[in-house]
Amino acid sequence: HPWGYGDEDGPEAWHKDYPIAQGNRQSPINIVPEETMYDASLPPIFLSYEHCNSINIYNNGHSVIVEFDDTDDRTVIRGGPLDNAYRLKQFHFHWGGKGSHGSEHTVSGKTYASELHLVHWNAAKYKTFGEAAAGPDGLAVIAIFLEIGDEHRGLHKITDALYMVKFKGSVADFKGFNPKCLLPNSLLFWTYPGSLTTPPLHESVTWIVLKEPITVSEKQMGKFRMLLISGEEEEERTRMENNFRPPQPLKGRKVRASFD
Ligand SMILES: NS(=O)(=O)c1ccco1
Ligand SMILES: [Zn+2]
Repeated sequence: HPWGYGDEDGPEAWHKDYPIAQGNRQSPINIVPEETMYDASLPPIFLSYEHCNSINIYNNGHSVIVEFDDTDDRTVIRGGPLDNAYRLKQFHFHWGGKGSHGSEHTVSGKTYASELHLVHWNAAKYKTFGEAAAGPDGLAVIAIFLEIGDEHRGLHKITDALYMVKFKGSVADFKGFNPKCLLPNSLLFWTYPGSLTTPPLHESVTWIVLKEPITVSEKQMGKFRMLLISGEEEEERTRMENNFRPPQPLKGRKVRASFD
């Protein structure tokens, strides 16, 4: 199942191996604020990331991923649209080749330079991440937009580690990083039922998209674009960029807003 973001193996071809790509709750989507529903009953999102413990940073050939120890409930999110605590499993990014495209979700058609996904799973209901990833309420992903501007001090630890995972399949120690430092000031959000944005595209994600972007520098973004999708031993050296899926049909879904 070699999928990617190229012309032959990209998002337009995924449905051949993953028919759910044409399903009724696919992600990402274009969020049109004036068509969202303000839901005053939505509680705020709570991130309990105090005892946060990243383990490693990893290049899987599609993105760069920071993985966490999810053997207990020490790093969880609660509230918002969620019925219980969801455990942080990993976070990763999607980005463009230059300028300000590269995000997966868009807002009234506006694209951002990148999008950070904090992936959590419903450990109260499912025994493993894999099982949760296949269940309708198994995952909760917080999406944060990145726009180009001043450098982001919290992102330096990540961009300074990317050289260690240049090649597909490379992994490096990356302990003690707390992604709380990557959050914007406001936790106002939109939420809707969707899917993974990469194969296997399971329709198991409650999306929580933060309204406020964070700002990163062009130099910091450039370091993501030096990552390769090819392995160390491969002849071909292909840069990892434009690893985003375009917005998918809403198919009647309602997008709720936590703010008016
Ligand atoms: N891009 S995402 O957060 O929907 C995801 C997580 C795991 C696979 O795809
Ligand atoms: Zn993602």
